[in-house]
Amino acid sequence: MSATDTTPRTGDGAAGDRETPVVELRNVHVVFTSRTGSLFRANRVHAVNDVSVQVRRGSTLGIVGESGSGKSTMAKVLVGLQAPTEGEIRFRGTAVSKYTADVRRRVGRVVSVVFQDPATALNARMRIRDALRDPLDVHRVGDAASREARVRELVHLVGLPESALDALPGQLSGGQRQRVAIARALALEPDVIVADEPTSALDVSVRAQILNLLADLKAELDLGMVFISHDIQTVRHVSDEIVVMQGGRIVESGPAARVLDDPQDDYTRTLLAAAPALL
Ligand SMILES: Nc1ncnc2c1ncn2[C@@H]1O[C@H](COP(=O)(O)OP(=O)(O)OP(=O)(O)O)[C@@H](O)[C@H]1O
Repeated sequence: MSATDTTPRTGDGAAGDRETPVVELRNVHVVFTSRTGSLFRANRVHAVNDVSVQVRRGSTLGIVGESGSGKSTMAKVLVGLQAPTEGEIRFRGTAVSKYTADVRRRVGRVVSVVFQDPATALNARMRIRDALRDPLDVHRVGDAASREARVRELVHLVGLPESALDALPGQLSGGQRQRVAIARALALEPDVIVADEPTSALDVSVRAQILNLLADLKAELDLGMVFISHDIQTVRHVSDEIVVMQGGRIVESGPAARVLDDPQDDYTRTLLAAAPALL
């Protein structure tokens, strides 16, 4: 397969290769054009502007920036839900140029996403057992018995009792629901999890538990992780590398300790000065 094939290699020998990034963005731009206000004037938003990042197994990339800085758009690019307007995206070293349903499905097995609000991410009428089995059914993983076994394994992995399998999302707490959303994201054994503000909708008291769970899962499963937050102190807690975004651009990047202890950019200093004390 050449480097320009449109189909990412998923589930083959490339999975064990730690040198090749699982996902890589090269000079990616995303421009949204909408016709709001005037019939004749298009509103153009450069949501992601010349961004390059790499995500590897066993490492957490923190993305920090204020509202509107392009973090969520970048998350969508990283999980194959948003095609770049310009630039290149590579999954396991292979450039993707066409976002066909098949490519999205295959990328979805390698890179999965946890959104901010588990209440909206989970179907309110679907019991937890079915919510966890759904991705296994969709991707036809194993037989009925092995899917049931995997569902039980997933609840244990995120620290929930098996009794949670019979519950509806509304019968669980916010923290428990986010654990279910994380379990669902892990169902297909991805290489990378993209967590977009995974603790912002939760009570302060359970935020640290979810951060610790993500850190434990990363270590236990050798996951690559992208952790997105507007709160630089939350990102500090979990990241190996950090990128700071402003207006769609990366204004600073590097090892977390360096970026946080010796920030080179004024905007990073502003974010640090504005951030509340650590958790
Ligand atoms: N589908 C879209 N159509 C038009 N503009 C969009 C679209 N999605 C995002 N934008 C715009 O792109 C810019 C970046 O938005 P994005 O949601 O990526 O930022 P963010 O840093 O994640 O902010 P927040 O934390 O508020 O979600 C914003 O100006 C936003 O209004």
